[in-house]
Amino acid sequence: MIRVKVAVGIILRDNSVFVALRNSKQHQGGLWEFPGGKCEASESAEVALVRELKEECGISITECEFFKTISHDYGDKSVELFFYKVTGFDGEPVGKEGQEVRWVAVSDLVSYDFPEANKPIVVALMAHY
Ligand SMILES: Nc1nc2c([nH]c(=O)n2[C@@H]2O[C@H](COP(=O)(O)OP(=O)(O)OP(=O)(O)O)[C@@H](O)[C@H]2O)c(=O)[nH]1
Ligand SMILES: [Mg+2]
Repeated sequence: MIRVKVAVGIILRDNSVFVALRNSKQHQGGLWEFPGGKCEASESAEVALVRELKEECGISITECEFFKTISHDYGDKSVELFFYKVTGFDGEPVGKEGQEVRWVAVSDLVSYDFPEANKPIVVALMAHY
């Protein structure tokens, strides 16, 4: 099965994180996500992260830190997700592609439905905030 490499940004400010609702037509649609997307051929995860957050949220990253890698097989698709904590950025994040977005207190993340691969990330974040 093909495995896609994905760069994902956990955009943090104070004790809140910026989340977006995946369109119903997308893979894992109707679930909340941390913004990000597929790395292009021979593109590093960090370069893809900067590009995707600009495209999807309109921000320019000024400070980020690698957090965790998660590999997950959804059955129809296998993903390798590179999660980064984004702690500095220029601009105010919005849903540039029309997606519903929200700042959510990290302690409230448990109330949001994320794709299966994100579950260990949500648990790890909640343990630290
Ligand atoms: N962006 C993002 N993708 C995630 C997360 N968790 C997770 O399993 N994924 C999976 O990662 C894969 C790629 O993400 P994506 O659909 O955002 O890719 P993209 O922005 O390049 O989208 P496109 O295909 O519309 O161009 C999808 O299969 C998606 O289900 C997450 O928190 N954020
Ligand atoms: Mg995306």
